[in-house]
Amino acid sequence: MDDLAISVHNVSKCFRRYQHPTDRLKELLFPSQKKYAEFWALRNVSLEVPRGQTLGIVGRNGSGKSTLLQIIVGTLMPTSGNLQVNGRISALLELGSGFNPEFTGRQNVFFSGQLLGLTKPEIEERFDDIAGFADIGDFIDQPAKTYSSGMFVRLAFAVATSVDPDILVVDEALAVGDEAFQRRCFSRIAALQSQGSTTLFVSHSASKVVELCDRALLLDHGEALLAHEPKFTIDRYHKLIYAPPDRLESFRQEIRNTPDLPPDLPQPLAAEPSPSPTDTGEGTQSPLDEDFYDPNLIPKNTISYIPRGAKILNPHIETPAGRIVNHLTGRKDYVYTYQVTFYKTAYRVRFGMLVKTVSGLELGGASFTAASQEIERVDPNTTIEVRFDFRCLLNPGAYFLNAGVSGTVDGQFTYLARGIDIAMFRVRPESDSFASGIVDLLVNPHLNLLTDESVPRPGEGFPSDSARVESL
Ligand SMILES: Nc1ncnc2c1ncn2[C@@H]1O[C@H](COP(=O)(O)OP(=O)(O)OP(=O)(O)O)[C@@H](O)[C@H]1O
Repeated sequence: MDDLAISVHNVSKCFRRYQHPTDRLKELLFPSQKKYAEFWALRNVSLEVPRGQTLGIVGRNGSGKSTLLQIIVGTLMPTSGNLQVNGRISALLELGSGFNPEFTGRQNVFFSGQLLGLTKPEIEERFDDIAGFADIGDFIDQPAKTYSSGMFVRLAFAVATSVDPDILVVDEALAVGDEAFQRRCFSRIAALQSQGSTTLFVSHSASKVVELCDRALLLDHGEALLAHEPKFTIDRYHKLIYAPPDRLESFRQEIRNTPDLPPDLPQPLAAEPSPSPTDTGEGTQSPLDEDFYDPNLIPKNTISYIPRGAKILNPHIETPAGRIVNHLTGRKDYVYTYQVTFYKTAYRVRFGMLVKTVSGLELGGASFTAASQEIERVDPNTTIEVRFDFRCLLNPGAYFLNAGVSGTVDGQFTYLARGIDIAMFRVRPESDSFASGIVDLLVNPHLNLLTDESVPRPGEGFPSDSARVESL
């Protein structure tokens, strides 16, 4: 248990639901008459989170995510089961929970900080840092009831992360802040991660879970269906969300039967494509100095959704001259193409594509969303070829492709066919490239040798271009 920050064993939570508010009173007066219906928000959930790991929790609305977090944080008691939490826990659950609306922001910082175990002098020492991070200006001395939802989250996050928590629990609240603030929050979470904090992170954002988490838990109707490598879990979660009603139970069972990834192995599955974005493709690289096709380079984790009126065929990448390739050269032009065969009449048909990294980070894509790009009607037994021209502005590594076609069939607008990781490709390393990261920003570096006079002295601005005297 020493290595575990959180251990949850067979935890269940049953809520009592009353049809009418007065039913509670009636039950108090006549204890023998039960007026409630039982609702099991969690059923036999078990979970282990090692110290220093970040666990994402995903699931539809009402699947039990907040209930589980509240039990871990200690604001709800489980109906049965037990759990152990090791270390100081700091939570950002419901918006502004823990804040007194009558207190000013400053008073709330001291109030919450003390609840989180800090002494008054410790809070005083950190106050400027907290107020600076929250960046709500003079509102810090206004009552919290005058705050916008964004201000609440800013201050709550600043306090929650200022106490150096052993365990940080964040429930979607960050979605309220603007993008710049979210970015700052995620940097702070990353800093806490690097200091060894354990994090629980509930989010509906697949890319955030894939980016931030070591593992992800899929909750469904209060049941822990799967705990696995984040992208693996997210893919199954999406499959579940988009499952046709008659296949839902069999999908659920399939996911239930998938073995969990043990908590101490936060590595991608052996069966998953495992190269990193900077992987050079050892063993599969052609000696030829040009694009080529490697028949062994095929995704091992393709998920095809149950087709609803159409089928996606033959997804691949071509050069503009029509040669099929899956080892590409950076900065060159290619075509991602697939065919769609329709077997039902479909209306308002749209096509889409997406490129992702090995970890599932969505890099970019396109979809025919404007009405002018839709096809008004497609008859059965029609096959359409879809072609997306693109320039490969990616650095060496392995990448995955999605394909999707949506439209209205049988009166319902839905995905008609969809393939996740339906094809993959590598971008070949180039010996003279200096680019780093994932996306090739076409950076063009220059070096200039500056004379003594053109070097700025403290307090002066940067030298203008005219001050540069010699190009290297
Ligand atoms: N105090 C309560 N009394 C009765 N039912 C409750 C109570 N709290 C939660 N529930 C029910 O338990 C289920 C799980 O709720 P919970 O808030 O944990 O789900 P969630 O996955 O966090 O949902 P969301 O994504 O919408 O936040 C829901 O059906 C909810 O209505």
